[in-house]
Amino acid sequence: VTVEMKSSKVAIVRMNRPPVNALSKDLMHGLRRTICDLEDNDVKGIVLTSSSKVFCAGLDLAELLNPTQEFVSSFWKELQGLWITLYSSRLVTVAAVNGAAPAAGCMLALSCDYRMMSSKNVIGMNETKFGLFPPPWFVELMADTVGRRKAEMLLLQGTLLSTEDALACGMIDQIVE
Ligand SMILES: CCCCC/C=C/C(=O)SCCNC(=O)CCNC(=O)[C@H](O)C(C)(C)COP(=O)(O)OP(=O)(O)OC[C@H]1O[C@@H](n2cnc3c(N)ncnc32)[C@H](O)[C@@H]1OP(=O)(O)O
Repeated sequence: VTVEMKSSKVAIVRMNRPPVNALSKDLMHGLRRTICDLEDNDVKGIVLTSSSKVFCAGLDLAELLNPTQEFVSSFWKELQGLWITLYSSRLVTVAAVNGAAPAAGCMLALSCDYRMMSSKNVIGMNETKFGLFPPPWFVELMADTVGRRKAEMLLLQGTLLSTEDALACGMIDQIVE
């Protein structure tokens, strides 16, 4: 994770785990630590973005291949900790979605106060496409953002929306080139 101060009050927080910013336990820990550190200083807002062409590919599936029970437990704790930290942060949080944001990548964006996204990208919770269902707090985030019925349809079908469709249903707030 890298931090660039745009002014004394606004920080650009970049996920920097090539190639796709898959959320490993370490990346989640680093993000949470970074947000907490910025909160402890006199910062007012952050822009969460990526240093590569993918915003975030979701959970690191490689780390979840044949894990031990202990690892799954600590991984999940880290994921929930990151969500709670970002969602409940005192900072103004903006997601600058500058690449694909599937699954937990979408969760990160929806946990922010405002979302801007570049065109020709995709965002959404596609877990059902590979036989999983997102945890209840992912579901609530989606329902809070786009409305319950729309969320049900998107989640059941595992839809990844284009930037334009995401704007149309309120999943993002602005298209930025
Ligand atoms: C138990 C219940 C859990 C429920 C909650 C689950 C939440 C999740 O987040 S699960 C993860 C869901 N993520 C996805 O479905 C995204 C999968 N990835 C993609 O669709 C694409 O990679 C992309 C659109 C994000 C980027 O496409 P592109 O730029 O074309 O890059 P590549 O597909 O060639 O990938 C490069 C490289 O990265 C590896 N990779 C991609 N995604 C992941 C991932 N989530 N975890 C780990 N590794 C990932 C991919 O395998 C390639 O690796 P190499 O082949 O070694 O280069």
